[in-house]
Amino acid sequence: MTSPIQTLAEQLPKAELHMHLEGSLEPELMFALARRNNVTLPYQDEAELRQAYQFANLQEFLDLYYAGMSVLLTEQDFYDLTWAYLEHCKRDNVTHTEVFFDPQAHVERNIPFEVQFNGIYRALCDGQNKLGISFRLILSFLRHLSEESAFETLELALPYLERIDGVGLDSSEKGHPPEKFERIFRRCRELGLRVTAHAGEEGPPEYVWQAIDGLQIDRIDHGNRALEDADLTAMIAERGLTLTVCPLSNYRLCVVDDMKKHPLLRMLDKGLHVTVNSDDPAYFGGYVNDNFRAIIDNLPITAEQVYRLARNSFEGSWLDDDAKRNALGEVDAVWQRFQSQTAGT
Ligand SMILES: Nc1ncnc2[nH]cnc12
Ligand SMILES: [Zn+2]
Repeated sequence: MTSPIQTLAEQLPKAELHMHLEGSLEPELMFALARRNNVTLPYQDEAELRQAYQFANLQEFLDLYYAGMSVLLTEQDFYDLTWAYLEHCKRDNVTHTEVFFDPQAHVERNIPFEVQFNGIYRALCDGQNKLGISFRLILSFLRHLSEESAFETLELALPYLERIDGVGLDSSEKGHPPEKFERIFRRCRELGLRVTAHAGEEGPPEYVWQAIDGLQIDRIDHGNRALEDADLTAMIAERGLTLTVCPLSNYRLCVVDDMKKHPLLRMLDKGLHVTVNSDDPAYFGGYVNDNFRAIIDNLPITAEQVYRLARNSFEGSWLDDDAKRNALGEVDAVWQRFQSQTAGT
């Protein structure tokens, strides 16, 4: 049974601000690409692969995530991956998406930057034209690799920077503090790129401070552990920095041990600009609407808070002002319709 509040969540237009394209590689597509490219996977079939998706922490997930990418070889593979994700956006009423890709993970496998970029970008343009989904593209640096590798990657990306909106920082957080990437982030900001970083997913509040003060990020990916530091939490709220929170990811990576203990409502209560995102939907049990369902089923969230989360997603996006205003108008219209429908009940 779908509750009225879940229906509201489904009907609201939403932006997704934290989604790794490689993390949207569903087992069915992984096997199809493996067959197309003559890649042997160490699993019998999709069911056996899904069985392996049990993670005690971020690193256990990342090991499978990087292994899964071995099937992505051609421009068409990157196109198909991106297009499949956009079809999920359409179903979920995600009308704007800001997606990460991990070029270093493919360049390491001898897949040229150009091949990755062209496939992804062509699909995103088709998504805009055929499905009406606007987008931003974020190049994410892998923090377990060196600063030098990040600079080499930026060099490869230079011819494409007109079509890349921002940079991010992902992969193994513990032991790889944001300060390691201050110079590359400064260079990216000088080039006019937006900047975001994963911080406080597994790493301590200190890493969130570093990401804000050192990397001067425009928003924070995850940020859960910021709550352990009251001064930090207050500063994030005061600055109005957006947090891209990923409930199902947090549960599946044991950042929270019970969805009923997820801090999303506490974050909202502290005035944080929280958004709901899927992170790696193929690995964590679902897309944006599945994440809304998880919080609606497990937390005492109100309809107004669901509306607030949808608003936050556009407010925290990198859309230009006009597009943002239009999107927010559409969110408000759905909310007003919901209120008038429920007023008499
Ligand atoms: N949740 C996550 N944290 C860090 N790096 C990632 N890369 C893909 N998903 C990630
Ligand atoms: Zn992520």
